[in-house]
Amino acid sequence: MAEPPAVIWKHEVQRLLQYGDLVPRLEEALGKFSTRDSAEVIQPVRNILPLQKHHGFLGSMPTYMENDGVLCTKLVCFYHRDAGSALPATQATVILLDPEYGNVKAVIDGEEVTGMRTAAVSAISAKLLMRPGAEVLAILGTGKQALTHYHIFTEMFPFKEVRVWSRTSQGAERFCRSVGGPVRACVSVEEAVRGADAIVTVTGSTEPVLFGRWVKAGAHVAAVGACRPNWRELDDALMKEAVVYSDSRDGAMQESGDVILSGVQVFAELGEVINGTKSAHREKTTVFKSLGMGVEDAVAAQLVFDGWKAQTGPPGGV
Ligand SMILES: NC(=O)C1=CN([C@@H]2O[C@H](COP(=O)(O)OP(=O)(O)OC[C@H]3O[C@@H](n4cnc5c(N)ncnc54)[C@H](O)[C@@H]3O)[C@@H](O)[C@H]2O)C=CC1
Ligand SMILES: O=C(O)C1=NCCCC1
Repeated sequence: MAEPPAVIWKHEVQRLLQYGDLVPRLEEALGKFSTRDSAEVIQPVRNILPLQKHHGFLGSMPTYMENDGVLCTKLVCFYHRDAGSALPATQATVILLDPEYGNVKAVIDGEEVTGMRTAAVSAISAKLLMRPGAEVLAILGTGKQALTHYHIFTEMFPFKEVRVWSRTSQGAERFCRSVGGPVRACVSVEEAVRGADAIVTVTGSTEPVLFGRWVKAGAHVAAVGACRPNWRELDDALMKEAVVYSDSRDGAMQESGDVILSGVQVFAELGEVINGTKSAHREKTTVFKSLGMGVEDAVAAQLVFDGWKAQTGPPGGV
């Protein structure tokens, strides 16, 4: 009979998951995903169930990595929230299973996993696509993803200036106080992004907030919000000017309003750049359209579970 599942909640995940371990695992996993080798990664585009009454969606994100023996699924609810709503915009739970027996090995809080793996993949996009010598980072949005993106981008790159914009000045100022590092609150998107070398969009917006006319030629944009086919964060001018990358081409074609409604093609998946089968156009304006993939949750969950096992010892051990 299988052991009961480990239940690993937020504080434990925060302690067990480190960007130093996560980033190389994600780079490897993105590369494996883009080979489309079914022994490496099987991961369909997430299945979406609308929660119409609540303006939300339930996404299920199963992934199997046969060669690595990792079977995982994430359940994520995400919502279009009105300004001032106290309800969370995203809630997630990650379930790790034994691929041979089919039992659940661990139930893991998905909030921290989602926050960290998404920011880590955006940072990988910047590592691959941002111009060398980038000095100015702008972050649009001041929620959970803004915080994880602030931490990893300032940890991985030596920006001289970080700017942040929120719909309300209180939101931007609260964010600046909470990070405790050098960051300037801006009153408009234009003020935040003019001259920026890297721009992260992490808003709950369904309309464009970032316009191409404000974006410096050669900037890198990591676009994380707007993960529904009729939601936007970026305008057509920016999408058409940029070389567009994504985590999953199929995901982008099905879920990204910025890709679908602008009519642009995804030039490459990040994994294809990692595998060397597509070029990194660092000299051009680049957009990384992030949708979020199950394989990213799977490698993060496996790292958390390995750390948890190492601290608790073998099942039934003395
Ligand atoms: N690509 C991926 O893998 C993932 C994407 N997401 C998406 O990223 C976005 C941010 O997620 P969280 O930080 O968890 O949400 P959050 O609710 O913590 O923060 C959202 C931020 O966007 C702002 N915002 C909301 N509506 C806006 C509007 N109409 N115009 C401008 N700003 C607006 C809010 O004031 C807040 O600062 C969401 O769209 C979410 O669905 C979330 C997780 C993973
Ligand atoms: O990958 C995820 O997790 C999410 N992606 C888009 C919307 C919210 C969660």
